[in-house]
Amino acid sequence: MDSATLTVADGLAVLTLNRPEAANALDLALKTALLDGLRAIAADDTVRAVLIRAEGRNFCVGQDLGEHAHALTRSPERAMDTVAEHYNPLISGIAALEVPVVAAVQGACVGAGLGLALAADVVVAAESASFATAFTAIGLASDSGLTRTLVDAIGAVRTRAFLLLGTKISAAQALDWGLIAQVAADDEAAASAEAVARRLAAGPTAAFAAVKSLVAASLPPLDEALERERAGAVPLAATADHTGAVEAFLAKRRPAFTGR
Ligand SMILES: CCCCCCCCCCCCC/C=C/C(=O)SCCNC(=O)CCNC(=O)[C@H](O)C(C)(C)COP(=O)(O)OP(=O)(O)OC[C@H]1O[C@@H](n2cnc3c(N)ncnc32)[C@H](O)[C@@H]1OP(=O)(O)O
Repeated sequence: MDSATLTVADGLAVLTLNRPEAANALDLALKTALLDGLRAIAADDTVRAVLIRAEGRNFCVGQDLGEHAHALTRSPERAMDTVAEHYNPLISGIAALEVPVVAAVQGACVGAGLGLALAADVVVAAESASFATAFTAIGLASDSGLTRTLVDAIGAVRTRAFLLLGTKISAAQALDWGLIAQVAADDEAAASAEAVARRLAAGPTAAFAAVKSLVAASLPPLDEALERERAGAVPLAATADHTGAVEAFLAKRRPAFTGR
């Protein structure tokens, strides 16, 4: 079964995370399939809008921690190569699309899954969806531009608390914070998101491209290398707090942080 699927029809590209049995946790196969799908979208000039959606109860629970634990045992430094190899290219690739991108979110939208959803221009969430950063709970900081995305959307005060406290917020809270654009009843959300995407696919594509360019130009440029340096993603991956928290999660017990 493909970890992600892509369909293109009537100007709408639908990129689907298809690993519902693992809550769409991002393993190498899913990250690679998402990147392949994004490259196909970017190369298809018939695409006038994109819908990113997910099969199953949960949109995406972030990096697959089972795979990550295995990578950590080999090399903590190399374990975070996935940020440069997958996360950054996917986020910057989505941001570089000139056509509008809609994300349909249900269930848990966590960690890199939150980054993926917020890379879209319009997020439509089911009312029972929840949003969390999760990074500090496993001894990491956010990366791949997500810190900047959060500060731009909800401000530095809320971003700091959202990241430090690892708060899980509801779709209604996310809407109230200005993190997402729409909330729909659980049984209507998927159709609502698709309707928004289809409306955009039938709209003034050149005007939409100009809007996206103007909004992007209104934000200070993001230096991903600087973010990784500041966030210390690679040194964080080598801390006992990080490796211990990942082991604790997989063993379904609470982590004990020592600050090292
Ligand atoms: C290509 C990506 C593009 C976007 C990139 C954007 C950039 C973002 C920044 C990048 C930063 C650097 C890289 C790091 C990325 C990360 O994502 S780090 C964070 C990783 N995720 C987590 O830590 C979340 C862990 N999971 C949870 O906190 C909870 O499971 C939940 C999501 C809040 C749901 O809780 P609940 O509803 O109680 O369900 P659970 O029982 O906890 O889980 C159900 C089953 O799913 C399994 N599972 C959940 N999350 C993961 C996971 N991340 N990896 C592997 N498996 C997971 C969980 O173990 C349960 O399994 P079973 O026991 O078998 O049912």
